[in-house]
Amino acid sequence: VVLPPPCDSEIFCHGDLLRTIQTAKLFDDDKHFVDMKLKSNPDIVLSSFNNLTHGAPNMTVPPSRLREFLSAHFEEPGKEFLSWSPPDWHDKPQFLDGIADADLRSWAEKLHHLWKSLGRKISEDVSAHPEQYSLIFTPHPVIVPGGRFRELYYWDSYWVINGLLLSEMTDTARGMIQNFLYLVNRYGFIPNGGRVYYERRSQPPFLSLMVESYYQTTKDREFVRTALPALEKEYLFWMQNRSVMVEVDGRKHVLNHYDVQVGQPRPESFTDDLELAEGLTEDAAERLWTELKAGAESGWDFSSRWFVDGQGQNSGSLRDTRTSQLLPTDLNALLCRNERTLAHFYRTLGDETAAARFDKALSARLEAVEAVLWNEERGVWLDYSLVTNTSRPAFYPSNLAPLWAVCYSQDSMGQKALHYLQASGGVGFANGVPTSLVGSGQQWDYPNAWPPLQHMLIQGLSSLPSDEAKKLGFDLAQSWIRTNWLAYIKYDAMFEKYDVNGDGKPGGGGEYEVQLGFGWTNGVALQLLAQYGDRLTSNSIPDGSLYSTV
Ligand SMILES: OC[C@H]1O[C@H](O[C@H]2O[C@H](CO)[C@@H](O)[C@H](O)[C@H]2O)[C@H](O)[C@@H](O)[C@@H]1O
Repeated sequence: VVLPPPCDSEIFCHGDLLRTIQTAKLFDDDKHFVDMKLKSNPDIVLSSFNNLTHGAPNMTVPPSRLREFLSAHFEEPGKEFLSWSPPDWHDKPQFLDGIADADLRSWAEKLHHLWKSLGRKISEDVSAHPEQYSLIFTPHPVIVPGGRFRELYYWDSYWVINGLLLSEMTDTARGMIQNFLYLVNRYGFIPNGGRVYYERRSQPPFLSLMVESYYQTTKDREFVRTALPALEKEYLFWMQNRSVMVEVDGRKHVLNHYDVQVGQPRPESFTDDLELAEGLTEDAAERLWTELKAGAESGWDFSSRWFVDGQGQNSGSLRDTRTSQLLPTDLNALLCRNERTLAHFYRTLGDETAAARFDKALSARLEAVEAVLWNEERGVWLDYSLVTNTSRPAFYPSNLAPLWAVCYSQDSMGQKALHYLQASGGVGFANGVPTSLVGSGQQWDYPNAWPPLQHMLIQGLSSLPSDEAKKLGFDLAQSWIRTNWLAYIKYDAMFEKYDVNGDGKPGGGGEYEVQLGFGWTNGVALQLLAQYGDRLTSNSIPDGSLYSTV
């Protein structure tokens, strides 16, 4: 089977030009080239490239000639944006008043200011001449993550939007959601990010939850009414293209996985993917590249969580990435929340028939999650391997995602999951909960701690009725805020991820340098400061009495 390339562009997604420039390693980061703008029509650029390589021995062109070619035909990245400051930004949104600690309050004000530097408006020229850009046009301005991430990202935007809503920037938040609705209508789903090289894979589906956050703040039913057809379309995409049937104890269940049937190396990490596949057959290399893209679709790119070795076990290395062979707890918890939210939206608008359809989907999901992902012996939800037809026992914060999504039918499961977490070895760190307990060198592994995972865990714990769970939720919030704050004091920056060791240290590992900015980090910090602002302090360390490690 010949798989499609990441997109049709013969410059940004596949072909000799892309391969020649990327393998010449003219830039530190492969994303640099694919973010450059063409100065003229792609046909002109391609024909000039053909002239350059024509007659060159083995098509090798000296780096100096390639650089000349690039400066003749391309502009530096970032030229597609207009300077833009969100017009709905204003001083002193109300939530700041609820932050008791003076240092944290003044820091929160600075974080609130950061929306101005992360705001981007796309030039109309991108809409008039899309063939000259890798950037995908969206009609409304966006808040970007920051650093090398110059464009919108799908799941990051959920925490950004929640932060914007606290900052009372409802117009900016609505515009970002409208961009996603526009993308669903154009592609049938939401691409990983706002570049053509991301257009054949998605990211964790948070759009319905974005609309829910917006509705909770504004009570704008009309907005929900206009959004619903796209929300339903996106849900269908996941059910039609990312679902599998699994049989457990003689009963069949439908659950979801990440799966990207797109070949060739990721253009933005071209040489990483090429080098990783060295020595593999053509088929094995194509297979590996689909699985890496599925890893990117999960948002966890990359992690030992997706490694499946020759025996089907959870060991190996990046080359053993088999994302599509696993049924992830967090994706299924998220879809469970999507189903509940969609039922609620339809009911709010008086469409009982459609609401009942989603009630039914939710019941089927709950049954499937409990039959396949819930592990009674360990008292928690675990990813399920389609290779071995068994649960994967390793600790990840995502094991607790059904708690966050309230995707369980018996209260006792919540309490058991709390005890699992306390004994997991994941909450014994002063600076946040690590992504796993395995130091694979990948960025979604130990010792890195990521903002969205902290937030989901804390929300899940705070939703439980027990004081013990609420206290652990608060302690984790206190540790996380302290880590972010200490790193801010030291580096004058917010990072995309942090290290659970040391005092306020950015994370590392993976295929690019840690990035500053940073959209979801700021969104999560603002949410925790709003939720626990009366109790959080800039200098306290949780007592650790609830922590126990294995
Ligand atoms: O260029 C490598 C990869 O970078 C992105 O992934 C990471 O950053 C995203 C933006 O903050 C975030 O959503 C993701 O969870 C991170 O792992 C990108 O999303 C990948 O597709 C890309 O290959």
